[in-house]
Amino acid sequence: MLEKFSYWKVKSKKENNTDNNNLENIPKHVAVIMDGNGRWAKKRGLPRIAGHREGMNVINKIVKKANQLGIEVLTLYAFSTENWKRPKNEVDFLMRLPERYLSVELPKLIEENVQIRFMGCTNNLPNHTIQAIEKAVEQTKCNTGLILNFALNYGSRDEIVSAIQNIAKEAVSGNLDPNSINHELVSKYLMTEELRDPDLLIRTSGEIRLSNFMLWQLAYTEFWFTDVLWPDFSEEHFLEALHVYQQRIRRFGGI
Ligand SMILES: Cc1cc(N2CCCCCC2)n2ncc(-c3ccc(F)cc3)c2n1
Repeated sequence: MLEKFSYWKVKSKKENNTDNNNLENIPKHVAVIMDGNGRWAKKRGLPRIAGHREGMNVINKIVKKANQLGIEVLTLYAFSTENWKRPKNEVDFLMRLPERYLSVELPKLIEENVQIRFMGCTNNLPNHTIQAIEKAVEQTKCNTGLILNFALNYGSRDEIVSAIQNIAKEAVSGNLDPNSINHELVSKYLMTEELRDPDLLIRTSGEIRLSNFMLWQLAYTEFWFTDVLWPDFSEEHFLEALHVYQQRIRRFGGI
């Protein structure tokens, strides 16, 4: 079990043979905790928001590669319910990133048949943030390529509590037999109701914890942790994570 939580340094190119040809056992749903942006900036004597800006630029490379490889869902943890505790200037900056990203990338994402989704709580989000996201969701809802799922103002425990409350309301109103409550039903009441659970979770910056992210959905997910800070995360790092996943599935898949 320890092996599954061991760090993975990026191997040299020659050892990493996940590429556009080796599509066997590619994970269908990859979730990413994009961590290390503040530290990246601090190492360079820059303000934290410089790390977030640089981190946003990394997304395009990973989205393009994921779409090329035929990954079905890419979930990106962009802002947690705990992030409201950060300084106001940083939160205000972060709340402008969705519209900043979409104003540049949405036409290209539409062109690449990417479908944008959002999971999280719209309470507390500024209207300009909500409107930008809702417009992108609406304009890409018929796309059939990669599902790019942004987790924004998302917290897994809140998500689970909300699911339990809604299930209880249905049971109290007589619309739901408590004996019918099972894993499948609970999943349907979560924000990821139509999405398959992540096959691979990537977390950058060397932190080895889930930070209240998709706690129910990650029950059977392979975890890949790397010391690399998100702004330094590259296609090569992404391919390394996919390669490790392929090797694990090959080793453990048949047992
Ligand atoms: C709050 C926040 C922070 C944010 N960061 C940049 C990436 C590094 C991690 C944190 C900072 N990014 N990057 C993209 C979005 C986004 C969100 C929704 C959407 F529909 C389109 C883009 C974003 N949102």
